[in-house]
Amino acid sequence: MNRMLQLRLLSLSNPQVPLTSLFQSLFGTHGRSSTRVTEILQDRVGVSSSRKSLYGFRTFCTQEDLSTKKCVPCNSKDLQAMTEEAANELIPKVSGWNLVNEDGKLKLNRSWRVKSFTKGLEFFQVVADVAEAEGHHPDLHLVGWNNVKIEIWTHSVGGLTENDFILAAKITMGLTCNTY
Ligand SMILES: C[C@H](O)[C@H](O)[C@H]1CNC2=NC(N)=NC(=O)C2=N1
Repeated sequence: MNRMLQLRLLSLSNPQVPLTSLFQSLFGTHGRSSTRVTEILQDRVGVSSSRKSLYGFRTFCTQEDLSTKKCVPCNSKDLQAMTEEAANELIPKVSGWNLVNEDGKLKLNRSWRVKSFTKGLEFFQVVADVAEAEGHHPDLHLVGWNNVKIEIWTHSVGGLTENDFILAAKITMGLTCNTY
């Protein structure tokens, strides 16, 4: 069994044991500091910094989990913008993406430098395919021929919804196996 899965199961069954201790028992520290171990956990396992206990269990939601979810229609009547606190809870689960507040409007953004203008357009095509499949779309910027920036927010509510984090996770997964 995958050791990361073992770690999750061990943590669920031993919520009182610090996760870093479980991680070290499974993976060893290999000289890593406990700070580094915590960083790995937050990056790989999506462990929230504050212990969100549901019956004492840590809630796990990794980037992969978000990328398996489906965006809901943005014109859903009960869709509303999330608070900055909620957005700060989710941002660790979309590694590489930034949470920004532009004049009170929360957005996600991420920038890349691509090898050429045409690589930038190929990059956008991958992103467009993901967005079309989700019915949820980012704002795309290609500036100075090789600087790419993607901004994601839910226009219908003027802020962030879970759709935006799902799209960010799917875009990241969609781009992972390509180089631009
Ligand atoms: C009907 C539906 O609301 C619109 O077609 C979709 C399209 N894609 C969208 N994308 C984003 N980011 N925000 C929206 O509000 C939105 N609305």
